[in-house]
Amino acid sequence: MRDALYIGVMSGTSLDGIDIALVNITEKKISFIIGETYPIPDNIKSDLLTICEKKQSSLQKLGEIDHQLGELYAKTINLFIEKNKINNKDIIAIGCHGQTIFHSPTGSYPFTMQIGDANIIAAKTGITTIADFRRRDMALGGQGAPLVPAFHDAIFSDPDKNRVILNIGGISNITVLTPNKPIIGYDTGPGNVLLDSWIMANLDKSYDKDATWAKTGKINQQLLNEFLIEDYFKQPYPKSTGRELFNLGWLKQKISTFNLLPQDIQTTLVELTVRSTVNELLANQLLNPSLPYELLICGGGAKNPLIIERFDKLLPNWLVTTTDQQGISADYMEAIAFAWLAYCRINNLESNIPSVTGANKSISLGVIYPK
Ligand SMILES: Nc1ncnc2c1ncn2[C@@H]1O[C@H](COP(=O)(O)OP(=O)(O)OP(=O)(O)O)[C@@H](O)[C@H]1O
Ligand SMILES: CC(=O)N[C@H]1[C@@H]2OC[C@@H](O2)[C@@H](O)[C@@H]1O[C@H](C)C(=O)O
Repeated sequence: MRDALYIGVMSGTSLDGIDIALVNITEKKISFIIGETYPIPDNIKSDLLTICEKKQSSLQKLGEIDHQLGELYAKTINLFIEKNKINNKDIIAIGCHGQTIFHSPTGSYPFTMQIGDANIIAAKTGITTIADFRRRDMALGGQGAPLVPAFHDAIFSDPDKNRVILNIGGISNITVLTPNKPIIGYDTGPGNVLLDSWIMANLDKSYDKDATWAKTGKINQQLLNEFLIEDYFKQPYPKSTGRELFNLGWLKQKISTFNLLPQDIQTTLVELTVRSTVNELLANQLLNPSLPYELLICGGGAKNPLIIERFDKLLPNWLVTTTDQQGISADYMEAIAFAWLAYCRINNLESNIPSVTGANKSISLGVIYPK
């Protein structure tokens, strides 16, 4: 069968880099070929952080950063193509998520904003680009997120297992695949975003590599309870969230009445990431108790040994593992998923799941920007 090559590009809520994946996708098979991560220059990262967390920007600045990011995506894709000796004529399409700067799925006028002008990407790479994946789902009454559960279903569903795929990025989201039941998927709450913000505020490091700092602290149960009373955790799905809610301001307000060592707060934040998901899994009514339970973890959090250790401990009846063990890269899962979403759009295949996002019908997500 002929190769059908797609490129997926993801830069997520952590702002830790731009993930690019080359994927061969046919009706029968999805084969990940190669993935690379490229840095986001400090000036762009700090502008994005200000916009994402403080929600402040002039219209001029916003227009300019949309353009700057479009250029940055195009430049990194061209670098990726050159480095890996790919002929851009062999790529059918690029699926680029863009950078979420505001996600507000509830209220009278729900909206979600991903920037990084895809016109520029198509023009500068010479490759048809698909972007703006979330807004049509939202126009149909959906959350516009998470979108990756459809891809998880395409590759991980198993007639003999309860399988939950957990992506621990800046925000965590789960996909619950139970044989003969509707697919469920939603954001469970913070993944790494609070861990990254807290270590940055205290030790000026962008993240706690291998949980070295968190391992020196202790879980504080009262603080954990205080975290867990947040309304978001009680809301029923469909639901999605972001830095709009879970940010350093939220954390500072929660810890304001506590007098704890900073490392104890870091350890308690790890526990929040784990417990907020474990609570959902243990309460899930759709899981079939007569089938084995598997938790497949991906995203940057899959590399955090303390997170994995705590899931193992709190879910004794589950097989806890990473998606790498099941043959799909934990690092490039989302980039691969956006390559697949581009494939779906080019072939006009439905790619949202109404039981996940709450949209009133299935459609093919994304807008095509021709080369
Ligand atoms: N070795 C490690 N030890 C601990 N944490 C790690 C390690 N490697 C990565 N991480 C965490 O993973 C984060 C990046 O995760 P990822 O790339 O999945 O995020 P993202 O794509 O921005 O997220 P999202 O899914 O929210 O869009 C880093 O910011 C860091 O907190
Ligand atoms: C609005 C937005 O960008 N949401 C992201 C974010 O990062 C993780 C989680 O929150 C998920 O809802 C989503 O990303 C993945 C790619 C998704 O749509 O499945």
